[in-house]
Amino acid sequence: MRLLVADHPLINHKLSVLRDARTPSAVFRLLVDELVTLLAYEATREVRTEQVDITTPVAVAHCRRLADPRPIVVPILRAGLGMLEGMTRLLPTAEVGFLGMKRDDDTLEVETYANRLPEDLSGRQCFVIDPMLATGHTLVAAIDYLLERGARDVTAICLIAAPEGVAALEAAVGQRANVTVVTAAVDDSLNEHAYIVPGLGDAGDRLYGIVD
Ligand SMILES: O=P(O)(O)OC[C@H]1O[C@H](OP(=O)(O)OP(=O)(O)O)[C@H](O)[C@@H]1O
Ligand SMILES: O=c1cc[nH]c(=O)[nH]1
Ligand SMILES: [Mg+2]
Repeated sequence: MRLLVADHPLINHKLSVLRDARTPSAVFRLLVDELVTLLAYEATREVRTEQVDITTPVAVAHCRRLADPRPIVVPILRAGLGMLEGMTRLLPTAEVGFLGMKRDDDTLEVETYANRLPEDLSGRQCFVIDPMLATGHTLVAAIDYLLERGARDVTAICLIAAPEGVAALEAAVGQRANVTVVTAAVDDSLNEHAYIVPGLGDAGDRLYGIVD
């Protein structure tokens, strides 16, 4: 498994505002959108392209364009939904599959309440988007769904990861596929409630308000 921490002054600045407990939801949503576009630029460095000849007003240019089959973007609801528009802005031809997953606050196990993915993902490049990689339970379960459907090339884009989650992901899926994690930061640890420290709190709640 590859871990890529995108260290860029603009990413670091936006992340500092995102972390601030005083940042209101509207600004938080805007920053998530901007951050994912910057991270997606790194994460798509190896997106498959093909040769194409384009006739400019002057001559034929030998160019490269995105190749088929199209990549698939998979936001993990709820919080991953806040990253979808920023991602598809960069990859407008990508298909979008959805996973609705919720971590149980007490057991930390993951419940999947929605699964809308193509049956066959063989040969597809998959980009999973979820702002927080904490214990890793959610991302491991999400990547398992993709591998069951034949995917072998998965990039997860997170805003903040915990070392515990990175290790859990490596142990669970690192050998079974070409998995890359792109994140803006790897934080210190998890607290007793498995929240990332210092983190930014509950990403879903900060994007959409508290529902439970
Ligand atoms: O690595 P883990 O320990 O599994 O935790 C990470 C998950 O927790 C958050 O979602 P949450 O379960 O709070 O659902 P939400 O997006 O609906 O708020 C986050 O968006 C991840 O999906
Ligand atoms: O810190 C955390 C951990 C899990 N989910 C979040 O939204 N934040
Ligand atoms: Mg949440």
